[in-house]
Amino acid sequence: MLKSDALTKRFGDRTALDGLDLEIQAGEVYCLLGANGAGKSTTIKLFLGFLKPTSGRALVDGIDVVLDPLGARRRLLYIPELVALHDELTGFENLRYFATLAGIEDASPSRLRACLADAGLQAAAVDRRAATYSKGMRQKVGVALAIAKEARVLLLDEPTSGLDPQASAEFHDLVARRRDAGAAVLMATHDLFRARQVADRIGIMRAGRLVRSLEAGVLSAQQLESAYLEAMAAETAQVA
Ligand SMILES: Nc1ncnc2c1ncn2[C@@H]1O[C@H](COP(=O)(O)OP(=O)(O)OP(=O)(O)O)[C@@H](O)[C@H]1O
Repeated sequence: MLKSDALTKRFGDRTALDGLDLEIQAGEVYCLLGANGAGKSTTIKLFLGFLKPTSGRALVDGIDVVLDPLGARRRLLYIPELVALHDELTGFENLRYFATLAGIEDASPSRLRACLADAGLQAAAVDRRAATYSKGMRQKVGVALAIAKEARVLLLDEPTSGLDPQASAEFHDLVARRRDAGAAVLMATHDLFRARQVADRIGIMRAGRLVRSLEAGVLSAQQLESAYLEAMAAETAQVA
């Protein structure tokens, strides 16, 4: 569902992403871990078509993002660190607005309200202005859009940073439900604990390269932390 072939991005003489080969199937969650500047957001922006690769290809459901950006984007839903809502609109009005922009066919009020409920937004909040929303509530509107769009691919860039543990757990449950509904999910995160819980596979990036790819199911929390720290220590050794 998501595939990259030798995907590379340079900014001047800085290589942000170096020859990434990645494949994520429908019904799979892949978490990308790595220090600040490792290339996680660059990877996501290349799949979104926000950046153009220097070389290599990013494919969404077999569609080359550079050749058919709109076709690729129709299948995607992107949730950034903070979902940007129009503060003067309610949660429902925001969802209706974004659903219209996304060209969603069935954007009837009853369906959109059902999507907000599925995403766990409290009924009392649905018709309240987004200015009053917590970060967790904003992220739920993003998930509601994914549900309404029946997005086959979710690209999540640190979607739970700054969320309290309960809101983070709720968000990861929603991600798991999208996965169980058949979505392919690529999530950049710094949260090793949640990554291990929600991911099927975990990739560790360092300086633009995918240096480890691990099956999450067979790893203890301690093994994942050790693998991560080893990857980071190798970087420190290289730099020193
Ligand atoms: N638009 C840009 N122009 C120049 N350099 C950039 C640009 N975007 C990213 N970079 C560089 O590319 C590298 C990878 O950045 P990226 O944002 O992908 O890292 P990241 O793993 O997402 O980090 P973080 O955890 O801080 O979000 C960094 O060295 C960064 O400075």
